[in-house]
Amino acid sequence: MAKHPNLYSFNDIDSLAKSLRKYVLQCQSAGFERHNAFKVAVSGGSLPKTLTKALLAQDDEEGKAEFAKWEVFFADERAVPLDHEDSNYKLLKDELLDKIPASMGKPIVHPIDVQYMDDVQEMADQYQAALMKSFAAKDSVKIPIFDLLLLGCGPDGHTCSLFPNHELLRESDAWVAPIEDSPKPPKKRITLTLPVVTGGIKIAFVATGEGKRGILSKILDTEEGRSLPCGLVNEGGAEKVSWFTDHGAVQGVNFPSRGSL
Ligand SMILES: O=C1O[C@H](COP(=O)(O)O)[C@@H](O)[C@H](O)[C@H]1O
Repeated sequence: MAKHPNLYSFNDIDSLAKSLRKYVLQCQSAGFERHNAFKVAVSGGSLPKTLTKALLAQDDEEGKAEFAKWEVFFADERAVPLDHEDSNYKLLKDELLDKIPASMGKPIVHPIDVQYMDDVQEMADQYQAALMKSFAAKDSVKIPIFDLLLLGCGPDGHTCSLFPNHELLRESDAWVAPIEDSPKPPKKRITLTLPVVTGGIKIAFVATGEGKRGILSKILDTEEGRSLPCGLVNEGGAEKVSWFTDHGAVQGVNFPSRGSL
């Protein structure tokens, strides 16, 4: 029987955040068992705000985020200074990292090396080298296997900085690739490639609001949507993929959804 992604849909962001918290903490426990660390890749866009709601909520029976054992990489990053309004690092820092109370520990965070701003190929290579170091990759290790990738879904079906019909979707060697013609500004970025994304132990999309409505039904219900970047992640990741959505985003979607984990 074919294995499919899981679609969860909630009344509002608060209930979504509660479930996302439970899910991330389960992934964290699995990561701790696997290598006594939690290696996670995080996107920019609307995700960090919801993630903060999920992770900085009061402790409950699910436990809490143990940030001191987290290693955070960026699923994609824009080639801008780290304090630039377009920086995914700045977004995560402002929304989450700076708000983590000292009692919860501080994660190791891997921003891009901004000295390579004018050479995004070199920036991507350096980021890949950082991944290699962290994942202690030997020659025989084909890809870094993240415990969890937390992804967004753009209104055109893009995820990370993998855009519809772009040649980067066919990249099969590099773990991190540069893009110099991003259809969404800024043009210059780096991104994890599809094999790294689909190779993760768990992959979660967070997509909320009416702005995502049309694209979700395209991705989840149509043949055409399967070739969009998010559709390709669904196909490659199958049952490892979970979509956390609200009712606004999935209205009109036929793909079967569940209301809890
Ligand atoms: O450009 C980007 O967009 C996507 C989607 O953003 P959203 O605001 O529609 O959630 C994001 O996941 C990615 O990290 C970012 O660089």
